[in-house]
Amino acid sequence: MRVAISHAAISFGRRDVFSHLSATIEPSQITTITGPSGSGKSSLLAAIGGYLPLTSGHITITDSLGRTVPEHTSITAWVTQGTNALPHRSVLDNVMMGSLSAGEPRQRARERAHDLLATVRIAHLATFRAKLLSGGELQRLALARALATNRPLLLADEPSSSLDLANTLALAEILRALSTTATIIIATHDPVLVASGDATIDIRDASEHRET
Ligand SMILES: Nc1ncnc2c1ncn2[C@@H]1O[C@H](COP(=O)(O)OP(=O)(O)OP(=O)(O)O)[C@@H](O)[C@H]1O
Repeated sequence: MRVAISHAAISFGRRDVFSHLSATIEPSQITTITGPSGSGKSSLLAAIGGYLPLTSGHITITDSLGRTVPEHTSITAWVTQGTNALPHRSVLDNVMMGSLSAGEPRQRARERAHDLLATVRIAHLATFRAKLLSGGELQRLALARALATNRPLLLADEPSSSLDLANTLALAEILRALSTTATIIIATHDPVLVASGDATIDIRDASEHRET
C-alpha cells in the first residue's frame, strides 16, 4: 500500500493541529511519524486509517496495482496500547478475535493465535485472562491481535511505550519481518523504533504549524 498525503490539515474546533502536510509513505516499508507531544502524530495516524476526517487536503492509498483504496478502515490493522483487550477473556481468545474477524475458520484462527503469541513472546500467557497482564504484555497482545487480522496496512501508536529495551528490540524485529508483506506506520517518540525504520516523517518538517 502506498499512502500519499497531500496538503492535509487537521483542526479541532479553533485549534489547528497542522496544515499543508504532504508526504508519501512507500509500500512494504516501516515509516515512523515523529514530532513533539501534541504535534498531531496520533491524529495523522487516525486520519490515514480513516478514523478521523481531515479538515482539508487528501490522503490517498493505492494498492500494488495502483488502484485507489476507497475505504481505509477495512485494510487497516490498528495496534492499540492494549487497553481495548477484553479483560475477562483469555489472551488466546483476544488474539483469535483478530483472525475470526478476518473470516478465518476457528481451528485455523486458534493455531495462528498460538503462533502469533509465540512471535510476540507471550505464549506462556495464552490461558491467562487479559486483565492479569502488565502494560507491556498488553501491548504485545495488541500487536498479536493486529497481526492476526492479516491486513496490509499496520498503524501503531507508541507501540513501545510500555516495553523495556529488550522487548522494543524484539518488536522492531517483528515489524521488520512483517514489513515484507505490510506497510507499517508508527507514531513514536522512541529513538530505537525510529532507527529501525526505513523512513521518518517529522510532522514539523512536513507541515505548517500554527500555535494557538
Ligand atoms: N478529539 C479531540 N478533540 C480536541 N482536541 C484533540 C482531539 N484529539 C486530539 N486533540 C488535540 O490535538 C493535538 C494533537 O494531538 P495528538 O494526540 O494527535 O498529538 P501527538 O503528537 O500524538 O501527541 P503525543 O505525542 O503527546 O501523543 C493535541 O493538542 C490534542 O490535545
